[in-house]
Amino acid sequence: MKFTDQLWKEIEPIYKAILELPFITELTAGILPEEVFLFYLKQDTLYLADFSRALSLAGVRSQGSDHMNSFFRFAADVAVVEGQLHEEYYREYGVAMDAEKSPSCFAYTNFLLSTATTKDNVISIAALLPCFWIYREVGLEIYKQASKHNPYSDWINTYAGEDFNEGVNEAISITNAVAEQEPEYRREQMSDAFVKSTELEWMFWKSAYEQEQWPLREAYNFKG
Ligand SMILES: Cc1ncc(CO)c(N)n1
Repeated sequence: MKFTDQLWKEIEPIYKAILELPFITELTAGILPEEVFLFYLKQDTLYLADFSRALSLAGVRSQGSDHMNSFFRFAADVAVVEGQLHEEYYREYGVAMDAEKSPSCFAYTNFLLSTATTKDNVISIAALLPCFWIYREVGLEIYKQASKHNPYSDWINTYAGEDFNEGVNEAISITNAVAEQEPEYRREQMSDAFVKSTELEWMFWKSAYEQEQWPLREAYNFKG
């Protein structure tokens, strides 16, 4: 069994829980409130900037130019392709990107960046994989069931599309290639990082649906 098959087995219950989140079921049905989608989109803009940074760091720290080039390309694609998708929605809805990171977004991006800077690069690679893989699986699942006139179809098509799929396959194959060179204890650390990122994916969607705020802001009028 491939290392990544083992990884997916580990997170299967979390993946199922993601599919049951109201954010996902309502997005699929096209009835997710616009306000919630916009909250998500703004958080995701903030997320993607750091995701792109963490991908670049994985590139810098990779052995060999193949993996280096892949990570740099991922970093650039995230910034450009997904950035454009967000920009189009902001234009369509006539809103500005004016958010600060929610606690869950903060937790996720800090996990990726601290892993990318203080842990072995293979652990960082494993931490980055759910960002690709979960989105593809969720994207395909939503695509299969999505209502015809869905206001979020551009978002759905991006993650269910062939370009995204190719990047995901590449990230999976890199993870298997680097894991093969590692001792068992390191593969366990990779697995822990993979599970942690998947949990954070679940939290990210849940927190977007709830429009999560910093708990003390309103009571004390703090500025973040
Ligand atoms: C939170 C999150 N994870 C993964 C992706 C896919 O790039 C995304 N756009 N947002």
